[in-house]
Amino acid sequence: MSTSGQQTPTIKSRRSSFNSREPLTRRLQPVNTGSIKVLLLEGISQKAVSIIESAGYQIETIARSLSEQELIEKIKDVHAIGIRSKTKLTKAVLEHAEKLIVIGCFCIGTNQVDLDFATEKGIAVFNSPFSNSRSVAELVIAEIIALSRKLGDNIKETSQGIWNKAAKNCHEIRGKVLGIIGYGHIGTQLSVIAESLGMRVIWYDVLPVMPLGTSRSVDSLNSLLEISDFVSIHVPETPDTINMIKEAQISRMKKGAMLINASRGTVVDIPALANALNSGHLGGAAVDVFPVEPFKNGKFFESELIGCPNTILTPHIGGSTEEAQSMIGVEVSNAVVNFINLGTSSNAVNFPECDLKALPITDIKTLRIVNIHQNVPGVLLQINSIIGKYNVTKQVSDSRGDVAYFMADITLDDSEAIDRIYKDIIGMSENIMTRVLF
Ligand SMILES: O=C(O)C(=O)COP(=O)(O)O
Repeated sequence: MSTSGQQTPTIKSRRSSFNSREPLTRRLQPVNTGSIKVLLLEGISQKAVSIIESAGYQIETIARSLSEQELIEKIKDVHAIGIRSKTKLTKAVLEHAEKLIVIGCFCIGTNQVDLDFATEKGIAVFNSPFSNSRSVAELVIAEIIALSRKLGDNIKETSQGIWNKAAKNCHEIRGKVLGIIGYGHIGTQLSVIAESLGMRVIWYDVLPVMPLGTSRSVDSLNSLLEISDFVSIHVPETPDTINMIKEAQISRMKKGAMLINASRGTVVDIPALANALNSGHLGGAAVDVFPVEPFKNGKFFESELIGCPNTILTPHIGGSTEEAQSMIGVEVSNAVVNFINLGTSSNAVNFPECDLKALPITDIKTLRIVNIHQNVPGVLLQINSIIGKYNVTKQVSDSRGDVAYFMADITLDDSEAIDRIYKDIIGMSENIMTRVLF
C-alpha cells in the first residue's frame, strides 16, 4: 500500500475503465407526462434532492409535512411525491392526484399511505426497508441504559438544582433480559448490539426467523412479556398490531420491568401505560412514537405520559440521524428515478416486481411501454395484439393481487407509431396507467 496518499496507477486505470462504461446506456425519458414535477416534504435529505435534480426533474421541497387540505392542493400537479412518516396520503388526498406516478416513502413505514388505493390508481410506492435500522437500534440501546440508571429523572432534577444521589433501583444492564417484539431489520440489529453489551436476548415474531448470536425466540408474546426486564417493540402498524400492548399485556410484564416503543404510536395503549408507570407496576418507559404526533416542529405536544416516573419521551427521532437520512435519500430517490425513467418496479411495496435492462446508447429506435392493468384474463392478449405487429425485442410481466405490471421494449422505424400504440393501450378498459419511455 502506498504511504504517499496517492492512488496507484492500477486503481486509477480500473476506475477510468469502470467510468467509461457508464455512458453506454441510453437515458430514457417519459414521453406522455410532460416535464416531471416532484414534491419533497418533511426535510428529505439533500442527497435525494441532488439525485432527483440530476434526473432533470423540477423539485419543490418543503421542510414539514402538509395538512390534508394542503396536500389535496399540492398533489394535483406532481408526478412524484417524497414523504416521511408524518404525511398522510389518504384516499381523500390520492383521489386528487391526477398526475401522480410514484410515492417515495423516505422511511421504513408505509402505514401513512393508503396502499390499496394507490395500487388501484396505478401509483407505485417505494420505501427504505432497512436504512435507518441501526439508528433506531442505537437509540433503543441508549434508552435501555438511561432507563436502568433513571437518567431522565436524574438529569431533570439536577438541571433544576436538586441534588439527589441514589443507587436504589438503578442497575447495570449486563445479564438482564431484553425481550424484542418483532425480529426484523431493527429487532435483529438491536439483538446483536444488546448481546455485545452482555444482555440476554429473547424475541417473538410471527414469522420464523434465524436467531442471531445466542438470542432465542419464545413461542408467545405472553412468554416474552413475563420473562423480560426490558421489552422493546419493533413491529409495523397493521390491523394486528394496533393496541397490541394494552392493560392485559402490560399486567403480564414483571414488576419494575421497562417498556420501549420506537415503532408506531398506535401499538401501545398510552393510558394503560401511564397507569402502569404511575402505579409503580412498570419501572420506566421510553416512548419515541405517539398515536397523534404534531405535524410540524414547534407545535404543542400533549400526552398522558408527560410527568410519569422514569419516563423518557422523544419526538419520533429513531431514524433521525444524518447517516440514516443520507442512505435513505440515496436509496429511495434512485428507486423513484428508476421507476419514472426506466419503469423498474423492483422493491416496490405495492407492485409486482418487473425490470428490463437499460437500453444501449446506440439504440435510438427502441421505446419502452410500461403498463399497469387490472389482473383479469385476456389483457396480455389484447396488449400483444396492439404491439405484436412491431418488433417487440423484450417483454416481461407479473401480477400481484388485483393488478398486473407489463413492460415491453419495441423497436420502431416509424416514430408516429408511438402515439398509436399509446392510444390503443390506454383505450383498453382494463388499463390503469400506461407510460411510454423513449
Ligand atoms: O422509518 C420510519 O418508518 C420511521 O418511523 C422514521 O420516520 P421519519 O423518517 O423520522 O418520519
